Amino acid sequence: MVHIRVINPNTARTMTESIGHRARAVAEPSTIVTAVNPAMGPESIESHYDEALAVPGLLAEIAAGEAAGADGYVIACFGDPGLDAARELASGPVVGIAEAAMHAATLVGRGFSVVTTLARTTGRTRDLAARYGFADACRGVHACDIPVLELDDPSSNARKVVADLCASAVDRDGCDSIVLGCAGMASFCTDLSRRVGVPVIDGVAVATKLVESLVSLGLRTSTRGEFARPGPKKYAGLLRDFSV
Ligand SMILES: NC(=O)NC1=NC(=O)NC1=O
Repeated sequence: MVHIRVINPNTARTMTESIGHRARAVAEPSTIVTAVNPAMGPESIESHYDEALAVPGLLAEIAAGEAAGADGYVIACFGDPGLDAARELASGPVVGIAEAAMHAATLVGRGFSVVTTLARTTGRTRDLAARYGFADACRGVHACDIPVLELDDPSSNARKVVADLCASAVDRDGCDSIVLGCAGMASFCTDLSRRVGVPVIDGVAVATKLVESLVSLGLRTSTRGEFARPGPKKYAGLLRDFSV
């Protein structure tokens, strides 16, 4: 039996529940999915500042997962915040939803485009595509300019706005697939795939299945080199409890 801890790094409980629902929908019946979010940090992650302030809470959830015996982790935010630091704490695999979605996109087509939330996050998306080796495969990054916490607000008309943006991205970029650039769009995926006519990829689902597969293959984070556990050290002030 595989136990996956799916971490929403922001503190919006409603998003955590939606993310958990999406992960359970694709996981094997025998897999235990625990969806959590930190008690501290930003209510949504839409800037570098938000992302930086989300990492301590994320790492606290990784530490809690280690204590609870989690076999692997999903970081369910499209900026993949704290991914490398999380890998230093986790014994099992840690997969970010951007990393997972981009890899999946390159397995079903040559080029993909990303449809994300605020325009100010598009640079981070391009940085991640480059980091993961997909600078050429990423044909475009388009922002719907709907704030993360308004995606599930019917008055934002987010589903139609995102669907129209996906369709125009296919036309303009000539991409073979679309990657959804926010965990808050996960519930849109199935409907969008039907409407847009190309694979629409949600990183929550892909990351969940990737972690499940890695664990079932007995693959854990390598602790020999870069992702070895951090050495003993004092952390002052608000972070005093983060000594490992
Ligand atoms: N591009 C994004 O806005 N990503 C996200 N912000 C969040 O709070 N969760 C996400 O997935």
